[in-house]
Amino acid sequence: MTAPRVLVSDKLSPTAVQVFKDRGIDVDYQPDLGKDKDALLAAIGDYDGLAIRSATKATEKLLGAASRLKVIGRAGIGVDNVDVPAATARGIIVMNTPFGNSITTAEHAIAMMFAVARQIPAADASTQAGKWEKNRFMGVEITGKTLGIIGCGNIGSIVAERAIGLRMKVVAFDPFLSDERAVQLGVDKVDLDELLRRADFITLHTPLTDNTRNIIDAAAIAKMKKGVRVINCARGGLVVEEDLAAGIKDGKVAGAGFDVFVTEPAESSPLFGLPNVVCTPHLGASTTEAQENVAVQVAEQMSDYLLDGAVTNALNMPSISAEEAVRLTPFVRLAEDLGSFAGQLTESTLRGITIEYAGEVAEMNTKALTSALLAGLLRPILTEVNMVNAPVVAQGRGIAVDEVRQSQRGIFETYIRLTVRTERQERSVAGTVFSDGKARLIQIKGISMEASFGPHMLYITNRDKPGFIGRLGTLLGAEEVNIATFNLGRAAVGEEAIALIEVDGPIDDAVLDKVMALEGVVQAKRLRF
Ligand SMILES: NC(=O)c1ccc[n+]([C@@H]2O[C@H](COP(=O)([O-])OP(=O)(O)OC[C@H]3O[C@@H](n4cnc5c(N)ncnc54)[C@H](O)[C@@H]3O)[C@@H](O)[C@H]2O)c1
Ligand SMILES: O=C(O)CC[C@@H](O)C(=O)O
Repeated sequence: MTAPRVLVSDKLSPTAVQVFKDRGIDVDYQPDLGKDKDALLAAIGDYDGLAIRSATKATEKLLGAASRLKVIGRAGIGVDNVDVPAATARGIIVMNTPFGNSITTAEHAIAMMFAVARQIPAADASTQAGKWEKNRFMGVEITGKTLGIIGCGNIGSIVAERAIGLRMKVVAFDPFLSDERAVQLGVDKVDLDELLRRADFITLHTPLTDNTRNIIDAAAIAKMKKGVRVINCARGGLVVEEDLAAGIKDGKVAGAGFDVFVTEPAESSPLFGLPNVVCTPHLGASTTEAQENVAVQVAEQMSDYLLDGAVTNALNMPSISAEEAVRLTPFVRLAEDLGSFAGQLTESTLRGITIEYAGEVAEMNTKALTSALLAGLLRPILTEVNMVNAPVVAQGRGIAVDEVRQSQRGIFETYIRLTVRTERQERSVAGTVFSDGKARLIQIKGISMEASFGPHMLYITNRDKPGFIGRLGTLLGAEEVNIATFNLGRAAVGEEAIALIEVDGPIDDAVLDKVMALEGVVQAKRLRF
């Protein structure tokens, strides 16, 4: 067998290249190729593996030319530079290294906090310019101050531990932080408004999702303490840069430390040039140690896959043997969609879930199905959770997972039912795979219906009253929202009813607000599959 060929097209630690060589992989280290789109496009067809950081853009066009590519390995967390659906469509596994740079990034956030508290960069520039402006640079102590952490996952938790070591009080807002984990970390679990009200320093550590985009905007800033300092070492887009700049100009916000920007590379930003704003060019993960960790890890994972078929930290693939794949694949898709359905509707801390496998599906590889379901459930709230790490992530967050297998009951020969228990409620959703191989939802909260999963959906619960469907249809029509399918179900006459509507494009905030305002609507939510 000829050795698999791997191209390293970004700057990666030399140890990674050595790992590939030691494992018998034919490795080609071209650290600048990722920046030269045309040369990369011309070369990519010769490789089985592509190891990257963030400079290489694995676009649909590039993947289209990658005729023998089997795996892309991202030395780091974010895969914003990889078109994962396009890779999935071509059967290319995309792997990342979710933990290798967490400590380093947490340390950067802490460094930013100190830099902003004591205005170190400006004081440095002034001193080296020969000025001796002792009175200009009055700082604040961080001891005894309150740090508000938005997003208390891998990195946020490390920041919390470090901040507590620095004698700060820590309050955290994270819908997926369990009470037990909060106690273990020694943080006070609060809602966002309380965090904004109490914090002297605020640091963000969430992924960029529909729920976190612009989480710090003018309205959030208005709720903060005067003199607050804001740190973002997570993702550009979590903070509305214009609104924060306005807060700094009007004296409400005393400083900001930013490593990430809405547009990167950031050649300009409303924050640039403002007093006590400290910026770095996405350096969060840039330490020798972190780069060594992620590079070695990605080289080992890619070698394992190319040589032995073992899958670790894949974003788009459960660990399934080749023989099982044909029968299992439609049920993997169903499990992931059911999980995603529940995850997108979950707004409070998840306590536990029960998955019932009934009929034929109970005889399949339910481990892979449960992993797929958990990945779907957690993906709307966590960074880059995948089918391989989802069970570990769920366990780490204290989410109890019960599996029940049973012989077929009811009218469907086989089905999966997911019941999710949160702090506030219990919700169930069930689905099956029809003989056409396509997944269908068959029950939501005990209410029967039959609906496919579509890319853009609207989920509405309402009180069952005459005229509601007409008003909803008229509203969507007037807003030029084209309905593809319209599915209805209700518990009993006059009780709770559910509408699940597939539409032809994204639904914007204004339309959603109008749906919410319709008489009888209890909940309206956009869903993506
Ligand atoms: N600056 C850098 O170089 C750098 C390096 C590594 C990671 N990152 C970024 O840091 C961020 C955190 O990474 P991580 O590894 O800790 O991820 P993680 O998945 O371990 O943690 C993210 C946390 O955010 C929480 N969360 C999700 N939605 C939320 C919401 N609406 N409100 C509050 N909390 C919410 C989740 O429950 C989770 O605990 C990511 O955006 C990642 O891309 C940046
Ligand atoms: O490789 C980098 O420098 C980016 C690191 C970080 O944003 C990540 O997502 O891991």
